Amino acid sequence: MDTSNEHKRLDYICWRDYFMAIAFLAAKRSKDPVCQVGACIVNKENKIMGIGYNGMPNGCCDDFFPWGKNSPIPTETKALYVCHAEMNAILNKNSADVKDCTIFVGLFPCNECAKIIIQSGIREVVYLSDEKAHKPSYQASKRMFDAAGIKYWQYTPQTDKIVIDFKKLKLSESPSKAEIEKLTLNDV
Ligand SMILES: O=c1ccn([C@H]2C[C@H](O)[C@@H](COP(=O)(O)O)O2)c(=O)[nH]1
Ligand SMILES: [Zn+2]
Repeated sequence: MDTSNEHKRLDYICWRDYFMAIAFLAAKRSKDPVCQVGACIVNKENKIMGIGYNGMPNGCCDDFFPWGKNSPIPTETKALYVCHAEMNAILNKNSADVKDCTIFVGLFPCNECAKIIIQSGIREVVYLSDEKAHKPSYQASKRMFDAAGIKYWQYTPQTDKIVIDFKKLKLSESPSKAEIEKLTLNDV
């Protein structure tokens, strides 16, 4: 590795790792105790068009709506309320539409998200986990994507792990006032 600082860094992350990592960072915002999902929509110019994670709808307090799915009360189940990551990413878009875009998701989309993805004009789905592939609703997604000509494929990141260590980064924060004065005096 070149450590001279005279040439460009070579250990930067590639675009796909970057977008997938953003999807996972967004998932960190999820309050779901079991499954946190994030999604990042990107256009052909590698510009981010929308980000989302699974959460309760606006105005539906995270503390009062159910996060479980085993309650004897039929209405006390998260599935009735949670907005899925893909839907949130599409609705949060910062452009007129997401036509021809790619969506990066931590988890392969369910059938409800698949419908929304198709209708939004997204053409490609890049996912990391396919852990629910055995469930009919996820098989339905693949059936719909195949019929609609949406490309979908499981991503293998190039980087094993991406760490953001705020504590370590803080060590290189701007110098204190005393340090600045010392530096200035030494410069004169
Ligand atoms: O396409 C999907 C599928 C699921 N999710 C979210 C919805 C829920 O909050 C969890 C799934 O919880 P389980 O306990 O595993 O049923 O994942 C999503 O955002 N997008
Ligand atoms: Zn879904």
